[in-house]
Amino acid sequence: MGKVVVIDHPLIQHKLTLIRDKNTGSKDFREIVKEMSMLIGYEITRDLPLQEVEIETPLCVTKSKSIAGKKLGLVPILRAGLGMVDGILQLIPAAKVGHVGLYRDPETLEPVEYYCKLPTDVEERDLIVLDPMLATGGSAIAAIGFLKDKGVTNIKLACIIASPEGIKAFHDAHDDVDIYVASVDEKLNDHAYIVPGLGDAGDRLFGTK
Ligand SMILES: O=P(O)(O)OC[C@H]1O[C@H](OP(=O)(O)OP(=O)(O)O)[C@H](O)[C@@H]1O
Ligand SMILES: O=c1cc[nH]c(=O)[nH]1
Ligand SMILES: [Mg+2]
Repeated sequence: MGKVVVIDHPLIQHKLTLIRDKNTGSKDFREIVKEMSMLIGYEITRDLPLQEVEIETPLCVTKSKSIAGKKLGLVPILRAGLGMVDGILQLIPAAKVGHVGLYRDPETLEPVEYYCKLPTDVEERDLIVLDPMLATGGSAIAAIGFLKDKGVTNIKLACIIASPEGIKAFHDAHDDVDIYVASVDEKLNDHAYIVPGLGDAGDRLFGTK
C-alpha cells in the first residue's frame, strides 16, 4: 500500500499557514509555494541512492558520497503544479520536466486533458508528479494513469494539501505511489473544494480570480 508522508516540519507548517490566509496575494503565494516545494523536495528525495566517489580536498585524497546517476523527472499537473517546479528544480537541476495539462470540469468534477509533453525517455525515469491540491483525486489519478500507460514504473506524488477522500481514491487507483503532503485537511465541501484548504491554487498562483 502506498504511504502518506505528512511533512510536519515547523517551516512547512508555518508557510502553509501563510498560503491558507486569503489575504496573501499572488506574489507572496507563489514565493511561499516555491519555498515549500523545495522543502518537500528535500524530503521526497531522501531515499536517492548514493555512490562513493574519490575526490581530492585541499588537504588529501578522500572518499565521499555522490548521487548515483538516477534519471529523474518532474511532472507538474497544469496549471497549479507549475508553482512547485522551480523549488524542486533548484535542488535537482538535472531533472527533466514533463507537463500534463488537466483541468477539473466544474460541473462533472472529472479531469479533462488538454496538454501533454513528456521527456522522450520518460519510461526510464523516476518521476515526481506535482500538484498542490489532491481534492477528489481525479486529476492525479488520471495523470498518473497516463504516465503508467507510457511505461513509467516509479512515481511519487508531491502535494501541499490533500483531502482524506482524495487520498483514499488515489490509493484505490494507484496503491504503489507514495504521497508527500504538508497537510491532510478535514474534508471536501459540496463543490469538492478542500476545507479549510486554501481555495483554488491555480487562481491564487496566477491571479486569475
Ligand atoms: O483532485 P481533484 O478533484 O481532481 O482536484 C484537484 C485539481 O484541481 C485543481 O486544478 P484545476 O482544475 O483548478 O486547474 P488549474 O490548476 O488550471 O487551476 C488542482 O490544481 C488539481 O489539479
Ligand atoms: O480545494 C481545491 C480543490 C481543487 N482545486 C483547488 O485548487 N483547490
Ligand atoms: Mg484551479
